[in-house]
Amino acid sequence: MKGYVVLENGEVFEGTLHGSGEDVYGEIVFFTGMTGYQEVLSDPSFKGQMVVFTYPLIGNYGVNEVDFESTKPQVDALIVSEVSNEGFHYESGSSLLTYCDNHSIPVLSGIDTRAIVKRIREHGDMRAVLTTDPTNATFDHYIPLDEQDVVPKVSRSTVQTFGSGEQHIVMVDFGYKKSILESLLHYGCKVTVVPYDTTFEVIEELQPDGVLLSNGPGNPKQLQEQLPTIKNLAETYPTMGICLGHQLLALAFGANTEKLTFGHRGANQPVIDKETNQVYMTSQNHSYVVNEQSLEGTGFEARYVNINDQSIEGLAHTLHPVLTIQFHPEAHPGPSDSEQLFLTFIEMIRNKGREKAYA
Ligand SMILES: NC(=O)CC[C@H](N)C(=O)O
Repeated sequence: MKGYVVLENGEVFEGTLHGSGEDVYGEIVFFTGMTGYQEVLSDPSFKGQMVVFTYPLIGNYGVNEVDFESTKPQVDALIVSEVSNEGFHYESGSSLLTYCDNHSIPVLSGIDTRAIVKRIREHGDMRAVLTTDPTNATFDHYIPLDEQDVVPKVSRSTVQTFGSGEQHIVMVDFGYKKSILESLLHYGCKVTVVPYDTTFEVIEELQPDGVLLSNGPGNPKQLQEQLPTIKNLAETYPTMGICLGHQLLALAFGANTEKLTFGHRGANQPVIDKETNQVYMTSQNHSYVVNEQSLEGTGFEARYVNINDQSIEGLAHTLHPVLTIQFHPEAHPGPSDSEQLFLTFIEMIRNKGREKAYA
């Protein structure tokens, strides 16, 4: 059937809709990776968003058992130029369209994705609706994603421990990607995953060696209530923050975040480590960034910077063993150039142990 995406600025794009035809609202963003649609659609950080893929052919390697980043699809909709309903890969268990259909995720194909992306780059990430009737589209009742509380929708409600490694990491789940957990397990950690609103006291009882604040969807400023706990954790344990976790640590220490006109979503964002001058190609998925001027007096210094737009990509604290990164060292999709940052975190934990031993 014919389907349309109507942007908040009034523009309409026509394509072929694969789905029930019900109106779907969300924030429209674009992703530039050539592969990785399965990871994107199951990454909880995309909750509330419809994703335009700039790569012109999506679906050609199907959907497999292993590449999901969570247990279900999280995006509101996929918008593509050409969709392949084949699965030309030996691991493929289902076609993309069949998978999306089974989970009621609409796919709009035959769209001039280049034109939409140009519009998003001019006007910014904005509200959009996928519909079969573009004449009456209105956004009056649809609250912008920035003002929605999306983390409670993707965080877990129970505490669960994985692995039995040497370092015990408590990962606070704001909508974590499975690959982060897998990386920590791969590097020999035991990981306890806790709900996003777990108190300091409950985490203390778990006796962590380190704390990891995960990625997650939405505006970090919607999580004001969590900031005192986050600060307390970072002042007590070696702490790593990834993406939303990085933004929350910055806010907790008094810095500010702001929204980029259009986010960084793709697998080839260049980032420089100012301490070593090493450049990483990184996997990214975010709308918000930490404001550099606001770092003054927080104890944080900008250690990682995006080479394309000079935005902050990570922080180091001058007093506490706290490492924060806006990009994704676990990759998936994307290059694993920066995965050794997990080892840096583990080293921070070991050093803290030594400090304690000599204290
Ligand atoms: N991947 C993430 O954790 C994203 C963080 C935040 N939701 C943003 O868009 O900036």
